Amino acid sequence: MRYTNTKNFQHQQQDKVGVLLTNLGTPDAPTPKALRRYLAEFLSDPRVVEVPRLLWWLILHGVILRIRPRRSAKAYATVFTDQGSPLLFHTQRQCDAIRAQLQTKGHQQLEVAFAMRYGNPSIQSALNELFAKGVRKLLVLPLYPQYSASTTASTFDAVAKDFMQRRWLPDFRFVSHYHDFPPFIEAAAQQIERFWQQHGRPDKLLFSYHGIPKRYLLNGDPYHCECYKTSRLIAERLGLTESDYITSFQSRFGREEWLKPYTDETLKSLPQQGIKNVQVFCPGFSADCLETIEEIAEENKDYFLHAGGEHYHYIPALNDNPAHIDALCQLIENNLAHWQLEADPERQLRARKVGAEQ
Ligand SMILES: C=CC1=C(C)c2cc3[nH]c(cc4nc(cc5[nH]c(cc1n2)c(C)c5CCC(=O)O)C(CCC(=O)O)=C4C)c(C)c3C=C
Ligand SMILES: [Fe+2]
Ligand SMILES: [Fe+2]
Repeated sequence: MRYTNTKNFQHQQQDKVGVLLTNLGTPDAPTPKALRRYLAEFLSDPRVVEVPRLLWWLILHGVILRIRPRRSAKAYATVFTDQGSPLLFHTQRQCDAIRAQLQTKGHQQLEVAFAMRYGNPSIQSALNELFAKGVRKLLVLPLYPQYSASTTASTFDAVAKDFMQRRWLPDFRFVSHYHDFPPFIEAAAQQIERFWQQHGRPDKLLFSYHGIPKRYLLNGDPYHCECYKTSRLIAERLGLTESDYITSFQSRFGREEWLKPYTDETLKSLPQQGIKNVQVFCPGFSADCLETIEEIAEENKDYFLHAGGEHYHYIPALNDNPAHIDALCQLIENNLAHWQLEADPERQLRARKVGAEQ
């Protein structure tokens, strides 16, 4: 059959509103086998690696997937806990906290779920569940504050691919970024201030973002600009001057030039300039993961200390801390706008009554 049919249609059934939170995804286990499966899916995405397909297929299957799974598995083994992958359990907690807060705010009819762009739980499986519960209006919120084609647009592609196979499509909204959303900036600033209360202020605050190839920026990807704006807004909120902070880019992959300055090179060069006390915050990662725990809190700490640095601290990601959950709930409510009223008959009645009284 060409299209997936919707089996639960009933007349007069109330449309439900669904919110799907997504993040990048993570291997099922820190083993070469699981890494091979995960990296094959991730790195086959043309949004992630923009290289002619045939050439890339040969490099990916001939070289990368023979070497990288073993190396990456070792790195993942250092961050997996008995609760599994940090990215997965933080996203699960964010989802639970957002659902609880939205219910407390009276959005009883709302269904909230999460999915991963690569690996599990897949976007398709989460959409199956939401539609089976009667969701007919869908908001997708990728947990990437800054837009990039390699992450945000790739998530859109995965949702669109799923929709192409369905008979009955929902009303649909998609949050493409929230890099300058005031409650998000406030949550980041509060996280940093809380850290300062315990550890004091550094000589330099480094905002480190995941990199992308410079070519993507030159071809029009707004990611670089959005990262700089997030840094500036957090810095302004904290009352910092331009010399108090730096924006840099981490996690290079492959040989071509990526966005600069590179985080590792920046950290290696700071002690020579007399900057011996740094703190690093990663405003592009809504949850701690391999890239923040292993790469920033561990690997880059070693670079800085070996280059003569004295104090290095990683400020944890926003994860499920209350100000972050508040910010995401506000973002969701703004984007649901009148949908929620329509979906909840009691709220709709109350709203009409208030309207009539005015
Ligand atoms: C190959 C190119 C890559 C691009 C472009 C890229 C962009 C990008 N990625 C994130 C967020 C995350 N990436 C993570 C891991 C990761 N990223 C790449 C490659 C690219 N990312 C690889 C190969 C890996 C896997 C780890 C490894 O083998 O080194 C993660 C962590 C996931 C986890 O399980 O913990 C995140 C998060 C962003 C935001 C981004 C562009 C803006
Ligand atoms: Fe990445
Ligand atoms: Fe990395």
